[in-house]
Formats: sequence, C-alpha cells, structure tokens
Amino acid sequence: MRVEIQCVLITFNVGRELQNAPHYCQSFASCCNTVNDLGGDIKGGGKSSAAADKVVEEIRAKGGKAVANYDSVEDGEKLIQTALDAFGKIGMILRDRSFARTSDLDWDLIHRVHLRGAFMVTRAAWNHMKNQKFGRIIMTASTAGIYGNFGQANYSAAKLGLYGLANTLAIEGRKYNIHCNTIAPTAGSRLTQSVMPPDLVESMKPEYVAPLVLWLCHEQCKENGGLFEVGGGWIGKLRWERSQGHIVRHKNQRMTPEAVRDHWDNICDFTDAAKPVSIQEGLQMVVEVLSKVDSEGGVSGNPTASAASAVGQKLPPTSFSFSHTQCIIYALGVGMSTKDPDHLRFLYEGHEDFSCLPTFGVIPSQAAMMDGGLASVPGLNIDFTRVLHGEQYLELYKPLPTSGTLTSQATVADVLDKGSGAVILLDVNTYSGDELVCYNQWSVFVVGAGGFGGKRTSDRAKALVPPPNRAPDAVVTDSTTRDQAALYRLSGDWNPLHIDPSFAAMGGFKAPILHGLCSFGFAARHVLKQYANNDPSRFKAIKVRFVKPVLPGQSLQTEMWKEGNRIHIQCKVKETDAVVLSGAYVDLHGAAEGGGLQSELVFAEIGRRIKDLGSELVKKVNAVFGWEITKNGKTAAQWTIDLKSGTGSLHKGPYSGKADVTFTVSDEDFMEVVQGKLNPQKAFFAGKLKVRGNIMMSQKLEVILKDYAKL
Ligand SMILES: CCCCCCC[C@@H](O)CC(=O)SCCNC(=O)CCNC(=O)[C@H](O)C(C)(C)COP(=O)(O)OP(=O)(O)OC[C@H]1O[C@@H](n2cnc3c(N)ncnc32)[C@H](O)[C@@H]1OP(=O)(O)O
Repeated sequence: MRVEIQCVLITFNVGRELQNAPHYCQSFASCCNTVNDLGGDIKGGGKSSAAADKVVEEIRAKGGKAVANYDSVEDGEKLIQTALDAFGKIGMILRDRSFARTSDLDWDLIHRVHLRGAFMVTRAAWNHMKNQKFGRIIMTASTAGIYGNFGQANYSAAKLGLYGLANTLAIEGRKYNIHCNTIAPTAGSRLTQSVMPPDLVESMKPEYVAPLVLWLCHEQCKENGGLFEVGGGWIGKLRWERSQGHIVRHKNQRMTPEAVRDHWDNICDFTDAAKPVSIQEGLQMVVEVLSKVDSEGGVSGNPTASAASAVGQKLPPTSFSFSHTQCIIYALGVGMSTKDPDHLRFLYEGHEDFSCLPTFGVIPSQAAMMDGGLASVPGLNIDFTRVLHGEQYLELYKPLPTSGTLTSQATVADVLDKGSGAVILLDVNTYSGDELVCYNQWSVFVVGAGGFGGKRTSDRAKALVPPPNRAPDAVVTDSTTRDQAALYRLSGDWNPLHIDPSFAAMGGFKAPILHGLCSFGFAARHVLKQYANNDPSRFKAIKVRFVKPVLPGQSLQTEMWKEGNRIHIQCKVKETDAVVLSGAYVDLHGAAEGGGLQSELVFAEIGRRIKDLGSELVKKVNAVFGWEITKNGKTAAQWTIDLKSGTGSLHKGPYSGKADVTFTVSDEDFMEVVQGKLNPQKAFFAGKLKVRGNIMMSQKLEVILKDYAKL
C-alpha cells in the first residue's frame, strides 16, 4: 500500500531509523518536514548538525520540504517554532529513540531527553493541534521498556514512561482528533550498530519501521492509544491482559500476605483472562469485588447462609517438613527437661530410643490452619483477634517419625453457633505419602461471633467425656515457665496473643496467654509417663477442651483416672485451682499387645502361688478353685477359675468380667509384685510380667495388683 500524507512532519532525535527514510518512502517527500537532532554521540556527548542535515538533504532531494533544527528537545518551543516559521502549521510529531546510550547513573539525562523531551515538545505542539482539530503523535518507546533489558533501567523506565504518557494523551486528545500511538521498533540505529552484527542491523532497516509510522499518522487511521512492536517487516500490536484473579480477603478481616501466597496460582491463572482497555474497566472489577465481599456473611456478619456454605470446604493442602530439631523444640515447648532422665529420649537425637512426642501430631496440621488457610474460606469471616482454641482431638494411626515431610488436608467439618461465640470445626488428615498418619479435629472458638442463628451441636464433633465420679487415680503437677509460650511458639503457632501484651489486651487478656496446645502437650505427656512408661507407641488418641486460659509461669496439675485403656484427664492451674482442661481423655493402646510368652501359667498356677503366700491373702471361694486378695481384712479382688478349661472370672466392682489369660512370670518377680515391692507396671514393662490373651484382663490385673499394694 502506498500512503500519501499531506502533513507537517516533525522528527526529533532522528537517528538512523529515519535517516534513510526518504529513500524508500515517498511520503516523507510529500510532507513538510522539520528534522530535529541534537547530533550527540552515543554517550550523549558532542554536538553535530550532521544527522539532521543529512535527512533534510535527502528529503529535499526527493522533492520534499524540510528544515533542520538542532535544539535540544527540552526546548520544545524552539522546535515547534522552527516548524511554524517554515510551514505555518503543525501536523505530526514523530518520536524516535536515537538516544545515545549512557551509564545507569545518568538517569536524569535519559529522562530529560526521552520523557521530559517528549513532554516539552508535545506540550508545545498540543494547542496548535487542538486548534487545527488534527494531530498525530507517535511516541517511540522500546522493547527495553516493555520487557526490560539488563543494564538499561533508566532507559527502560523512560521509554515505558512514554507509553504511559501516550495512553493519557490518547484519551485527552480524542475529542480534538488528536491520536497518540506508541511504537517499539527493533531497528538498526546509531545506538545498536555497535552491538548488533552488521547483517542483523541491515535486516532491521528503518525502512521496515517508517511505513507503520506513516500509516499511524494518516488521517484515515483511527488507531488511538495503541502500542506496536515493529521490525524486520513485521508489525504486532500489544495489549494488556488481566487474569480473572482471586479475592484474598473476607469481610471484617485483615488481608494477609499468607492469603496472597496461598492463592498465587489463582491470581496468576490467565484462563478466561479479561482485556481491559480503560481505567474504568479496572475500577469496575474492584467495585465488583467490594460488593462480593460486602455481601458475604460469615461468622462475624449475619451469616447463616454463608457460614453453612463454608461447611465441607477444603482448605489448601499444606506440606510440612521437619527434622529432629522440630521434634526437640516441640518437646521443650511442652515442658520436657533434661532434669528428668525419662525425657532424654525426646530431647536427644543421639538417644537409642529417640522419639517424637505423639502430640507433635498437631503440628503438621496446624500449618494448614495458621498460614492463612482458615482465612481463605469464604463464609468464615473470622476476626482473628477474637480467636481462641476451643477443643482439640488428635488420633495417631502410627507412631510419628522424627523427620520427614507430611502433607495435611483440612476440611471445614461444621460451624456452630454457641451464643457467646461461633465454633468452627476443622477436620485435618495428615499423610506421609499416601499413608494416613494422623487425624486432628480443631475446634476454633471465635468469641463474640455467635448469635447468627446457626445450629448449636454437631454430630461431627468429637465428644468430650467426663471423668469417673471418684478421686483421681494419679495426679502430676508440673510448672510452666515464664517463657513457656515464647518457647512453644517456635513450633509454628506464631499467634501474637501468646507473646504480645498489646495484642493480648485487644482480646481482653491482661497478659499474653499460653497456647492451648501447650497445656495439651503437658497433660498428654503426664499420661504417657504415668501409664505408658513414656512409650510413644502406646499413644492412640487425645481429646481436650480448653475451658480457661493458662498464663505462662503457672503450674499445671493433671488429674488422671484410668479406665482400661482410657485415661480420663482434667487439668487445673495449681495456683488458682481453676479447671483449665476438661472433658478430656487419652486413649492408649493395650499394654499387652505384642507382649508374647515364653512359658505359660494358667490362673490355677497364679492361685497356687498366691495361696502359698498365706491364708490371709488367698481363700478358696467355692467349689471351683478361686482366690481373693485381701489385706488387713479388706478384699481387693476375688477371682475364680475353672481348672478344667483354664478360664476364670473376676468378681468385684470394676474388675468383674470373663478372664482368659495366661501369664509368664518368675516366682521371685511374682512374689515381689504381690508384696508391693516391685511396681506391677514396671514389672510389666520390664518384661518380667508378661500377659497374653484378653487385653482388658491384663489391664485389670495391673489395677488389682496396684490396689492390693495400696491396702
Ligand atoms: C488459624 C486458627 C486456628 C488455630 C486456633 C488456635 C490458635 C491459638 O493460638 C489460640 C490459643 O491457643 S488460645 C489459648 C487456649 N484456649 C483458651 O484459653 C480458651 C479457654 N476457654 C475459654 O476462655 C472459654 O471456654 C470460651 C471463651 C472459649 C467460652 O466461654 P464462654 O463464652 O463463657 O462460653 P460458655 O458460656 O461457657 O458456653 C457457651 C457455649 O459454648 C460452649 N463452649 C464453652 N467453651 C468452649 C470451648 N472451649 N470450646 C468449644 N465450645 C465451648 C459451651 O459448651 C456452650 O455451648 P453448649 O451450651 O452448646 O454446651
């Protein structure tokens, strides 16, 4: 296509891109040209009229009209005046990028020439264009500005600044028929000829750029505000594309960097991307977002519908990698100390039985809650300054490793309206590869967020179990330290509620409070020591309700009731006698599992041995062989045994039940156990007293022997 342009053309900083233009483009010849070039060398120094004069000569030789101008483009008025003096009108401004390369430090020079220069010249021309109701402005940007280019920060910024300028000029000029477009040419120039191979410079001839400029300047061309890459005979248009994005905050909530991180993939997903062309379109999206957030309910709004919609939602899965360091920090966090030699196996990675405390099982799943996971669930508009830990259930399916990577998947199991607060139940499964390692149920109490008309109870909630109505079987008292929370938080619960006095005050506490899971860890290890010889493989599950806050430095008193494999627990703060953990229990795996036998002795044999101890201890109960254990005239247990079948029954209170057990024990050890000299639990765990068969029965024996020792 041949483009005929009847116009006044001003070129500034002409450079090589247009030096040869008159040779191939007749259109220059048909214009009235004002050719500007400062004539600098590529470092911005020097001054020569050669470049501008050469172009003027060539245009004139083609029969065109041209005048040269050698002023700096900052003197835009002088340049425009040159055009007006010569031709009496202003048409098009061509911005070329024949800019001498300079150092990064010379920011001001680059900006003055490219950005400020464009501003000055355009401003000088603007009113003339407005008056004549026609204008075509071409900003010459650079791919260095569009894409960036190593070492060209100042140049890139100035060049893309031209595009920003052009965008606004396109809007402001539209009604005066002033169009402003931007080109980013790839062309051989004074700038690039020193760095490009000659044949490439040749193929990037200015002749392959100028026709685009001429078309954009044509009065028939409607293009306005466009950005074009051009070079080597190819032209492409660029535009903005915006991903659908993702809303990362909820009503009445802080927007957190964690939420941004967790939704990064959504934010950057260009599926169904929009192509906004105006700031209004951009704003429209923000308005839509605001109305979506505002219409959200949630536990702190008026949320029946949206809170219900949160149920069943999955939080982003999280991965948690740990080594022995995290296991040890956790053990210290829940009060383990080298003062107690039994604790060494949890504190020293070189210990032959080095183990991870079972309650460490809450830590991998905690990552799923804490790191913005909970904040990301629509409908749960949680005010995190009002969050308290309400309850926790943990069940292990295998002993925890001391290092590895575990992944956790959390689901909102239910949202309850407790009047004074809302309770969010979260089920979290934690896996090692495909294998389920543990399950947690978190119960998050959001103070003051109740009263939204939701349901009060849930069959999804792990039930609390009250302790038996008797004095506890065992009590362990342990002190937390003033820095207990500061230490515990290193395991990943960075909630400022536990360390920052001003944050604690916002929640209505006079001082930072201890993490619920810290007290939980204390109580669990008390049970593990008391009833499982600190053997983590005995731990099965734990359930706890946090009834009142504990302050770091207070002493925790764990009361325990043993009912078979279930150890009921309740914790008090010793200084205040306030119950802080209630309805709680730890389930243990049966002690006898895997015990094995070397030789077998049936009840009859036990009875015989007990009988040998003396008549006060053993009596024949009935025709069937039997015995009872008494001391000081009181009966601890009555057992009967069917000699023929080798099975027996226990009669008395909680011990009653069918017995079907065999024992292995040396005479001496058995005597010591019965006489209370050897702790039955220790004997049991030391392998001196082995039980096989009905596990409940073995537990009962332990209790019977313990009771006997008490008598
Ligand atoms: C990313 C986030 C996930 C991570 C979460 C954990 C982050 C941690 O950093 C935070 C912590 O560790 S906080 C420290 C540990 N927790 C505490 O100290 C809370 C102590 N408990 C309390 O203060 C009150 O029980 C209190 C304030 C909870 C409730 O007291 P009241 O408002 O007086 O309630 P009450 O009148 O006694 O009972 C009303 C209904 O609520 C039920 N309820 C009470 N305590 C509950 C609790 N702890 N958990 C769940 N439900 C509880 C009651 O049963 C009652 O309901 P219903 O009538 O149906 O039985």
